[in-house]
Amino acid sequence: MKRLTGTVQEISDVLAADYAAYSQAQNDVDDIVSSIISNVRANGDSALAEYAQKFDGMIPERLEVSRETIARAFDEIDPAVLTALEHAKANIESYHKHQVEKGFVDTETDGVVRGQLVLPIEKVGVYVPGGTAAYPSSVLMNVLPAKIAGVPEIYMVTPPQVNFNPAILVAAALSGVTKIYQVGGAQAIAALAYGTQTIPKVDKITGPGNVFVATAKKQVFGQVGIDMIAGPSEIGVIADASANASYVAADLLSQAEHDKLARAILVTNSVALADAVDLALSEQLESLPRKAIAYESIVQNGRTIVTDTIDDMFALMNDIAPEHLEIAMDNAIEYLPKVKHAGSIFLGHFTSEPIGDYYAGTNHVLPTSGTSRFYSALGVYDFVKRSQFTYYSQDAVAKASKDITTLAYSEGLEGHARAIEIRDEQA
Ligand SMILES: NC(=O)c1ccc[n+]([C@@H]2O[C@H](COP(=O)([O-])OP(=O)(O)OC[C@H]3O[C@@H](n4cnc5c(N)ncnc54)[C@H](O)[C@@H]3O)[C@@H](O)[C@H]2O)c1
Ligand SMILES: N[C@H](CO)Cc1c[nH]c[nH+]1
Ligand SMILES: [Zn+2]
Repeated sequence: MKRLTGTVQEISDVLAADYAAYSQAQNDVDDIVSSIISNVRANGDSALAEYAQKFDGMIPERLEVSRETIARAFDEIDPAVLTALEHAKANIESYHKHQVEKGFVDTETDGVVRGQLVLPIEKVGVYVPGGTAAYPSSVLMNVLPAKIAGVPEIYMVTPPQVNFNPAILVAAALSGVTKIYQVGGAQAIAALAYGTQTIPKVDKITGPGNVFVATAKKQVFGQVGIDMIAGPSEIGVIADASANASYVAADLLSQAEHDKLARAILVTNSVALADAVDLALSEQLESLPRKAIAYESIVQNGRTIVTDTIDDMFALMNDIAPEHLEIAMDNAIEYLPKVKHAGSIFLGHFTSEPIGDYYAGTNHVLPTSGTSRFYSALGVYDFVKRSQFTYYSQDAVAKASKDITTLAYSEGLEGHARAIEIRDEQA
């Protein structure tokens, strides 16, 4: 991996330049995506067929996956995969149940009731990636929190396949998807945002995807809600001399193999570890089935940062704000307070990132490209919204009217003042 050394400021400047170059390359993607969205808005299902042919090499016979196809998937699925999906489902549910938020009612002031309702979003569209790999785990990660939140209509979209990996369809049925449509990429996001003849317009779109999917979600935000920017995967590893170089290399590759645009970054205070990880990366890459993708990711976007102190390691990693952060150090939990920005944190030499991708129950739909500074992991909270409510008795209005009208007049909004006065006069 390309190695960066120097002061925190010098390394930070190089990372900023890297990021600027990456963003520049995104301009083309922005244009492609906006033209796809316009075409889907104008032409609905026929635009979806055009893009299916162009990007996925096939036009599905029907957009909606039939009940028969889903039922057949239960016959076809490897029983070991079904069992593992069921275990993962139980872990995801038990973790996400902690996120359920209750409303409240406040009656502390005489004649006044104030409160907040927590209401599920009605129609949600979930994106499940399927370009170069199948992601049944992402079905569970999207849908189970939505179910726990009480979302009544959940529409899943995923790129068309000649033969679906049965685990995708089984995961959808196990977790309670309403309908599945075979459409991927930016066109799927546009279809969910605007609706087509077949696909319903939803209120919010969640889920991860490649750069086209992530850009499309950014562009339709406002027309619909979105969860976050969950684009090409990223892993940041903070490791000291206590780390096992082979483990670190394996974890970096676990995310590099997702996408040639994936980013794997090691920050260490040990030159010996950095050298050993580089060696382990070359060895492990040789036999990796997705070597071509992982190699491009590591060569283009991989970085090894060597710095002096533990505080510098955390300062630089906070600057990067990675999707996943591993702390490969003895007593890793003691360093948790040093983390300011990361989507999901993995502590210690044995907590490899794929534990979170598949099994621990924490969510793997996570913010990328530095957006963990302001976005969180997908959760039950993404599938609800809050409505406030207020009740004032006639007496309570009388008591408050002076303050309210004073503020209204101070804003030059006499109509507001009159709406209070008209009630106060009658008290
Ligand atoms: N951040 C997260 O939480 C998270 C979680 C899981 C996966 N991921 C990421 O999801 C992505 C999965 O990517 P994928 O490609 O396998 O599947 P995908 O479903 O995201 O994308 C495939 C679709 O991209 C579109 N596409 C491909 N090339 C195109 C082009 N040149 N122009 C326009 N559209 C094009 C096609 O419509 C295709 O169906 C990876 O980047 C992975 O890292 C992220
Ligand atoms: N690492 C991905 C999130 O960036 C999630 C995933 C699903 N399957 C395997 N990995
Ligand atoms: Zn992964």
